[in-house]
Amino acid sequence: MALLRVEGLEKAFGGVMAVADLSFEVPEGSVYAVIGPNGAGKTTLFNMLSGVYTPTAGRIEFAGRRIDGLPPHRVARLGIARTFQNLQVFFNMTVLENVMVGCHLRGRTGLVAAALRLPRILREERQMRAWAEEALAFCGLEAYAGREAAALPYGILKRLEIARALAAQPRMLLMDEPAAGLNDTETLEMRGLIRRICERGVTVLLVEHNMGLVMEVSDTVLVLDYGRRLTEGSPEQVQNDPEVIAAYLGGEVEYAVS
Ligand SMILES: Nc1ncnc2c1ncn2[C@@H]1O[C@H](COP(=O)(O)OP(=O)(O)OP(=O)(O)O)[C@@H](O)[C@H]1O
Repeated sequence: MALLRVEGLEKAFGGVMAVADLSFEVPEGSVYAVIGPNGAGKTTLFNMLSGVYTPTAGRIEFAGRRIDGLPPHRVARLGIARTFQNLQVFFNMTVLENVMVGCHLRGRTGLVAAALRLPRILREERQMRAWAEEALAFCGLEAYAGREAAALPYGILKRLEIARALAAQPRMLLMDEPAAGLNDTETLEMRGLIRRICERGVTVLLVEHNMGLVMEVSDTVLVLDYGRRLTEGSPEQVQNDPEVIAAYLGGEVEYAVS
């Protein structure tokens, strides 16, 4: 069953066609990677999927419902969460507070009800705290819950972003370069975390430049070039595709799959 279905998607910026006639399906419960050289259209695609950009043409269906053109908060409420290429952390908040921001996407409380501290609100707050604590533990961050984000290393903050996204209880997580800036040990941990997110039942859509990670963690890989689909297949198929090797000038895809 496809959780996400993209059909004839297009985004033009003036004369630049950032994404062109793009169609693909992401099966529920899989890790699906989108790769391509710089400028291939990956970030533009993520921005359309998460409601930041309205496509110039085409359609996006999530869980059988059309979502293209919806604003980001509506897309988030339908169950698509996202992490960013550049950290989007509130540095003056604690780790737990940062993660609770993610839960509020799921909350239904209005400002007046919250101010009156109605029993329903207190229940909702307890629920959010529980979700946040669970997401922190899932990402191995429980020891950092009370620490201020500003004092923490980059690798921990990358995981914090993932915990915040998971705390919103999404059905799909869009991960934009989760391994960027990580060292080898942290990248290995990230690989384990991505697999566990998938095992938890959250479908993962991954944009990543680290080909080793992509090939080890993904079920399916979609290759973009100049906004268009070059090919799609298993990691093995994609690595051996002459067109893919040419697009990368034979460089980045040369490594073994373990
Ligand atoms: N807001 C914008 N205005 C004009 N052109 C844009 C805009 N965003 C992206 N583009 C252009 O669209 C194309 C695709 O860019 P995009 O950032 O989506 O690629 P990418 O695959 O994410 O690249 P990278 O791997 O470097 O992050 C590029 O030619 C880029 O210059």
